[in-house]
Amino acid sequence: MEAIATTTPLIHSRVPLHQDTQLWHSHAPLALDSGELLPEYELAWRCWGKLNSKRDNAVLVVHALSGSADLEAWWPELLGAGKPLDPEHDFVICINLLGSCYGSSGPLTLNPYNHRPWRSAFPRISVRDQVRTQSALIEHLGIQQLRIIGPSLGGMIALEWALLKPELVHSLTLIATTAAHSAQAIANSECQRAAIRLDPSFNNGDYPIEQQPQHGLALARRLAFIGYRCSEEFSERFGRVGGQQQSFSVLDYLSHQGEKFVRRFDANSYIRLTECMNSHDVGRGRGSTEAALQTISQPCLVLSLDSDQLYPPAEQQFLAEHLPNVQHRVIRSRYGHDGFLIETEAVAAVLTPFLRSTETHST
Ligand SMILES: CC(=O)SCCNC(=O)CCNC(=O)[C@H](O)C(C)(C)COP(=O)(O)OP(=O)(O)OC[C@H]1O[C@@H](n2cnc3c(N)ncnc32)[C@H](O)[C@@H]1OP(=O)(O)O
Ligand SMILES: N[C@@H](CCO)C(=O)O
Repeated sequence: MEAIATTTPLIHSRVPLHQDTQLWHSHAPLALDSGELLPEYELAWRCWGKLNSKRDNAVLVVHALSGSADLEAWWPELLGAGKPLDPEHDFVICINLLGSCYGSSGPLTLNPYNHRPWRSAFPRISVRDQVRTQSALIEHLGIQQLRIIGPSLGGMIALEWALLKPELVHSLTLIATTAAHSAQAIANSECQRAAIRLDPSFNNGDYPIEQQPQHGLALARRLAFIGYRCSEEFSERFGRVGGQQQSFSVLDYLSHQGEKFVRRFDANSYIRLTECMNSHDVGRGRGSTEAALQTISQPCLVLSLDSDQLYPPAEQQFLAEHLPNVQHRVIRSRYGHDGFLIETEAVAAVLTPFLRSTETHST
């Protein structure tokens, strides 16, 4: 094996990171579920509030597919004084996922073996690998107890936290998520990755950083967006009305979402993180999905959006049937899966009492 450089990677993000973003560098190699070894890695993270002397007032929010550590940008209604995540009370932390493109190690950062961006050579990562990296940072910070909140992919990672590091997990809030990535979700995400691969600019993932396969990535986002929202909303909002650019207004809307996404996300990261979701099955190597869930004794709040087509309420009902210590709430929403980002008042109404009831600290 060649000597490994320990310089800070030069390329972190397609958009500027918030000035308060911190970078933590692990020099310990990470053995990945794929069998590959990540020689070292960095995690970008942000925090709000103060860790108390017992180090037990931490709340970890794990973001979804295209999120970042900048929780105040993507869930502003939930974070702040008097809100469910209250920095005057809690130490709130959010970590950019490994393989993403908002500061943590991923396809845009430098491969320490050759000092060039990893691009397609960045290894495949599993949901369990995400927990291994996050828990290394949490242990580095000396945190003793965590209440974990995860929407979507974040909820998958939260579940694995409880299975891999139960001693650190005090409670879980699992939003619009699932115990195992379904056949339908796997099929949908493969079509999205195929859209990227079919773009001639993709070049097997080794495109110049400034010339990513924008048509393929935009199409992947358009395909994904159909599953993030729902039929009722699309009918009410767009109906069959003609668009300004295309024959139907709904098509203009999807194109707009695709074009916006290309400006902020990276195609190789998209591939690695959607593959990461495919790895998710809490039952893998543990007898069965049901058996794994039954070992999670911490208090769990499971939240569903009734119009979620991606992780339909039946999948959270399954969680509720097999988690031993659980409350299950269903939020009525016309916004589908993305309702977790939009129905913030309804999320807050359920989240606040649950978080307060599972506090371990006195101040
Ligand atoms: C949770 C995590 O971990 S992080 C990742 C979360 N963030 C994202 O997913 C970012 C992508 N954004 C979104 O998905 C959405 O904006 C949400 C979910 C955050 C909010 O949803 P909504 O408030 O319903 O926004 P909506 O879906 O209507 O999108 C509005 C955009 O569509 C555009 N739009 C609306 N109708 C049309 C139309 N007919 N034609 C073209 N564009 C249209 C608007 O102009 C607006 O554009 P802008 O965002 O550039 O200002
Ligand atoms: N809009 C969300 C949906 C995935 O859960 C995202 O882009 O991360």
